[in-house]
Amino acid sequence: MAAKRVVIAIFRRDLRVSDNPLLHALATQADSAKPDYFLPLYVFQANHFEVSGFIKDGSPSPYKPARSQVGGYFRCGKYRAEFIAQAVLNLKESLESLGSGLAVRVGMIPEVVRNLAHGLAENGCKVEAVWMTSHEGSEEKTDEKNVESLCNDMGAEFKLWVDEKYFIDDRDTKLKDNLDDLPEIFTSYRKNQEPLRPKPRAVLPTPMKGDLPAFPEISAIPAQHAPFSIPEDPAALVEAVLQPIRDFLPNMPPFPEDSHSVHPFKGGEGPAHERLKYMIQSGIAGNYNKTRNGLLGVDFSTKLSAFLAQGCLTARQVHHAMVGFEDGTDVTFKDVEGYGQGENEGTKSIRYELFWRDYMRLCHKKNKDKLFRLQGPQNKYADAYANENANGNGHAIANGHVNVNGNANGTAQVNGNANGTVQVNGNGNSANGNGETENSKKKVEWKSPRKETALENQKPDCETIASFLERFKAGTTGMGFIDASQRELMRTGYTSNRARQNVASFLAKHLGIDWRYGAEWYEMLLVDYDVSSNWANWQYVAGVGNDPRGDFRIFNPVKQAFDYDKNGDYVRAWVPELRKLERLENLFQAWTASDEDKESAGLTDNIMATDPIHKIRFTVDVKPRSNRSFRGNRRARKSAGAVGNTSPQAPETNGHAESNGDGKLVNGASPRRYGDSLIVNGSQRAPGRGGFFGNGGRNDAIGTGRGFSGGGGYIYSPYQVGAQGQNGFHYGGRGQRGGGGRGSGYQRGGYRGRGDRGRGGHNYGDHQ
Ligand SMILES: Cc1cc2nc3c(=O)[nH]c(=O)nc-3n(C[C@H](O)[C@H](O)[C@H](O)COP(=O)(O)OP(=O)(O)OC[C@H]3O[C@@H](n4cnc5c(N)ncnc54)[C@H](O)[C@@H]3O)c2cc1C
Repeated sequence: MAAKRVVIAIFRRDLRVSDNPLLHALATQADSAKPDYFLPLYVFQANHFEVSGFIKDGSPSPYKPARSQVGGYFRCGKYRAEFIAQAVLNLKESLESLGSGLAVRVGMIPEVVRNLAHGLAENGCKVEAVWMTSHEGSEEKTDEKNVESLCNDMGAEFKLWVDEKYFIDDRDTKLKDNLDDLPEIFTSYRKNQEPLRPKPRAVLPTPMKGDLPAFPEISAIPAQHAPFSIPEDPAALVEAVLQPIRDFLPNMPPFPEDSHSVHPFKGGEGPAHERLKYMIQSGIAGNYNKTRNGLLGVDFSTKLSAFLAQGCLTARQVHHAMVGFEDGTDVTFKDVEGYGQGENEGTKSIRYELFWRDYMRLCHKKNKDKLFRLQGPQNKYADAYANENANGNGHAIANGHVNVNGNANGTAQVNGNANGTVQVNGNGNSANGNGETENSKKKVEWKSPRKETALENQKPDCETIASFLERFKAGTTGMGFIDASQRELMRTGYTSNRARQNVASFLAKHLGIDWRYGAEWYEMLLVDYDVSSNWANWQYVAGVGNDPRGDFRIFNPVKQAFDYDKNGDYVRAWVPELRKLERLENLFQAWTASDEDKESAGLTDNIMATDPIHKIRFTVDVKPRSNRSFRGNRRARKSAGAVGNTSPQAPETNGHAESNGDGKLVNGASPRRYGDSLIVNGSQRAPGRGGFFGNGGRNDAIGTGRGFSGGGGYIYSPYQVGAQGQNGFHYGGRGQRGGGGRGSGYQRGGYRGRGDRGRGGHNYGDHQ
């Protein structure tokens, strides 16, 4: 008798039956072409999950623990593990309701497929083909290659399906395989592709019961290979996944009283569609642009990310559900405000975000493993180095802990993105304006907690950085907003996009620590972890990503807290030790509380209050409100001047600088094109990037005549206020004031720049 023909389909991040190209193809095949059996398969991969919970007899696991490369953290913590286990069970139920089933296994994909093929062969079945959907990621690609070569050995067909989970399918972007055409800046890409709304492909129909070929006889399917076994009972399966990681974080603080997760969702296609429907019915979608930056509350953003990450839902399903509401074609939404009135600002913004997601994946596809590289895909600090060698005049990007000793004399400037520990020192005169620099040939250094990877003479030393990192992870840095987010993440597996941006910026820019520790920490903890979205976002915020303007994005977590946690509810929710602090500035940085307030709040021995790992001087009442030029008030200057060196001659503001709201900085008498410029160099203009401020050049306000003002300055709060109509603003903040021709000194604590609000400032408006 001829062997029965079997097609195996490996599910990875496609945990759904609807809008599934692979199932659709199989269901619509001519009967004559259909295989005898169809075997859907999900593997809990030993390189991603801790799989020892599937061993019942106490044998050792044959696999290495699944740990991250830099920090050695679990690759998949309990929130995502549970979510995935639920989604797998949900998929199994859905397939069963279609008359099929799902084999669940543990191990590495190629070996599981080999074992299945051997066992099936012993039971009169021949694996005719193995299908899987292509995913980004080198591990995923390795699996694909290994399964393909296994198929070659077995004489089976291998079919790799295009991943269709994206908002706009690759086949419709016109980039095709030529990712060299992918713009480095998201906005440019989006503009290239607009209008977005007509672009997504149609959703594919869900197979009907009986459309799929039969599931093989259970007796014909070989059992899980030893020493593992797969529990039949769903609850036991979830327990097997969770058991080794149940206490994955020792010393986890108790769940704060009266706080709640904003991500209470179970994994699976069913819950994904419930959420999608609710999102439109409740008006979340229509108001998304107004509420998306909320920090506390389930409904402040869509909370679809985890479903999208595991493929429980596709982006085009989200799009089509919104189209049903916008066009008035889905009566489920007939009572919702805006029904039948076309795309509104809320639904449009959701499309933008889904397109961001696509973009992150395309960056990954283009840059491949460079996504995990410390210096980023462009290795741009090496470029800066080369550049600076070439002309010595100001392409230096000083980040983190590099001193750029620029020699600025009126026509030369050093533009640096300097954070707290950076100094940009003017070195006096230079005849030709090409500042020869002393240290500027250094590449950027990231601080490491490990001696093997730290640079010699790293400051602070490795032990200190290790302790900073521990406190960063535990949420005890003393920076209220950061600590709240880290604890929320640790306790729930979710934290908002606004908080993520601040956390990433804090680690990379304020602390200058190797950002990959943060990315891996997120990989472990995020319920919605997605390799492309996580790593590309981290690179982006760390300033080494695809977008070359990344250096200029520094979030001031105190300013951000004032803007987005207006009453301090978020910090109080997740950092209960601080709840008794009444003043917001104390809540956001406990060290600023008076001794008396510390005492009455019970914080006299709390390191968040007594020994914060980073301090930001921030005064509340100088927040610029209009896009007119303004002069930082005395208090502001005094306060800013007090940062760092408490220089009595806290520099004046940027004198005549003003922003006209149009991206122009008028600096002294000479107007300077600013909005998009990286370097404004005397009379030169160098187009570059938004988000940089300073560069008084020879016309700086206090008339040094030389040097630069704030060029390398610490950019305070380059934050997006797109919703309010600006592309961002920055304060001159605690920058450096280049000594320029005044000799060597620099004056930290700088000035509070004036008039810096306006459309031309920091260009982050398009992001998130
Ligand atoms: C450092 C950092 C790490 C991140 N890691 C991840 C990650 O591992 N997985 C992940 O899905 N998102 C990640 N994001 C993006 C974003 O924070 C989350 O997608 C969002 O917070 C999820 O909540 P939501 O579904 O309510 O989003 P919404 O605001 O409702 O957005 C709708 C959808 O758009 C997509 N989206 C929104 N913003 C982004 C973005 N910046 N990049 C990519 N997609 C976006 C998501 O799929 C999201 O579900 C990260 C962002 C940062 C700054």
